Amino acid sequence: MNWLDLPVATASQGIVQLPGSKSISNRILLLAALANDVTRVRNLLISDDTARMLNALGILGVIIDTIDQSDYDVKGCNGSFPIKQADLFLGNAGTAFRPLVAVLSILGGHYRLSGIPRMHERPIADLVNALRQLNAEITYLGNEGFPPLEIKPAKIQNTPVTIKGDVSSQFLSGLLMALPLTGQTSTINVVGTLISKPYVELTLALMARFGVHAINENWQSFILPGAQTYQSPGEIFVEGDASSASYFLAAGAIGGGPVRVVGVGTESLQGDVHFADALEQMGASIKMGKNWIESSFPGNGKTALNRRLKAIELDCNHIPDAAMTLATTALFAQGTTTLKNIASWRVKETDRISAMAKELRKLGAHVEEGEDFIRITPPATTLTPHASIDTYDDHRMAMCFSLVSLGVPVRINDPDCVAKTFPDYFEKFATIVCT
Ligand SMILES: O=C(O)C1=C[C@@H](OP(=O)(O)O)[C@@H](O)[C@H](O)C1
Ligand SMILES: C=C(OP(=O)(O)O)C(=O)O
Repeated sequence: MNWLDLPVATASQGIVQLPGSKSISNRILLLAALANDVTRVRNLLISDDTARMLNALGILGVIIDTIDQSDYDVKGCNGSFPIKQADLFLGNAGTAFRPLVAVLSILGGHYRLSGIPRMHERPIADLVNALRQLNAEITYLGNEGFPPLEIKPAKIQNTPVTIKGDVSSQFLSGLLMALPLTGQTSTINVVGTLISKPYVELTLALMARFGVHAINENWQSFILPGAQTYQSPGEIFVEGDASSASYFLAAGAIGGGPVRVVGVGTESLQGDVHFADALEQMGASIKMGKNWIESSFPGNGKTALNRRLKAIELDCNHIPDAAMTLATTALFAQGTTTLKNIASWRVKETDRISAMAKELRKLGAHVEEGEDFIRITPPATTLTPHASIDTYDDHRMAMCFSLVSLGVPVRINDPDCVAKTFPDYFEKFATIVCT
């Protein structure tokens, strides 16, 4: 196995230019591919998740030209893909898999969609059940309720559709992006709780940038007026990734800072910018501009025992990804931190509640876990040095645990898993820590 030994850092300081947002990149690629004309996409995230979407769109017959390192021209196919039969491999990219299932089911054609073994353990039944109400023909090729899937041509009936939103918001996001392709007015009714709402807001905001407007009726129903087609905005810029920002902002708070991230700020479309509010609650000082966020905690740093951050109890449903960063930040806080309403962690890249609990314990923390919460009390004395942290092929596990090096030396196993969303994460992290 590959690993990375991070030496202990005595302080944090610096400026980081963030890579493009994963959630925005994959939405824009799909919407641009369905639009009426060429869209120049600037600052696209270059990572495994976006490579999976780019590759899939290429197989579906979308012409995508590279202009520069992270700038692409996507030639829109005007509401349908040229290739009607294909096998698509989507790795572990939820933001590629779920929306493509919805779009391909509605457009018609014969497709097979698969991913890495973990993708085949991530549920998709709520989306398939919704699409089947429209008469879509979808078959499970492995376990019932999970990828891989086969989609066959079907005569889509436009009828109000009901969808559950308590396992993943990506199902609703996928349906919202797909239904305008019918050309008719559509109604989506959400049953039960909808989780991760800021990601649905992001979907609606980006659809609007491509000229398609939906009416959000108090998160219970969504109406998509008919006769709307995706229109290229000409050029569109992908803002920096707010979830990726969380590691640097946490480092600023733990190590003293200031650490500034550039690429997201007060004008961001992403819910994960609210991670900064949580850090502020923990006692960090946060400054924000239109396109940057800075965190600091003057006087903090040096050792894990210099714990001046405050423990918090927080409902993290609105920031499911950045909330993981709070779990390792909690190692540097006084008292017990509780992160609540995070059941979705269990069905992401790994069972994140269980993985997080197991690895935090290696550092001497006392951790309690429940179906939908995690409670972390740091050790009374120093964190255990030289722990060997397993990352479960989960980019966020690797990035979260890099923060431990602000207290003690730590080993990160399989560090390359960060390629899912942030291939040069550790190089950037090294520039803001003083060792
Ligand atoms: O729509 C999106 O871009 C995402 C939604 C969230 O998933 P859930 O809705 O499953 O919580 C988030 O965890 C994921 O990284 C990206
Ligand atoms: C849950 C995540 O990814 P996905 O888009 O595959 O759901 C994530 O990036 O934390």
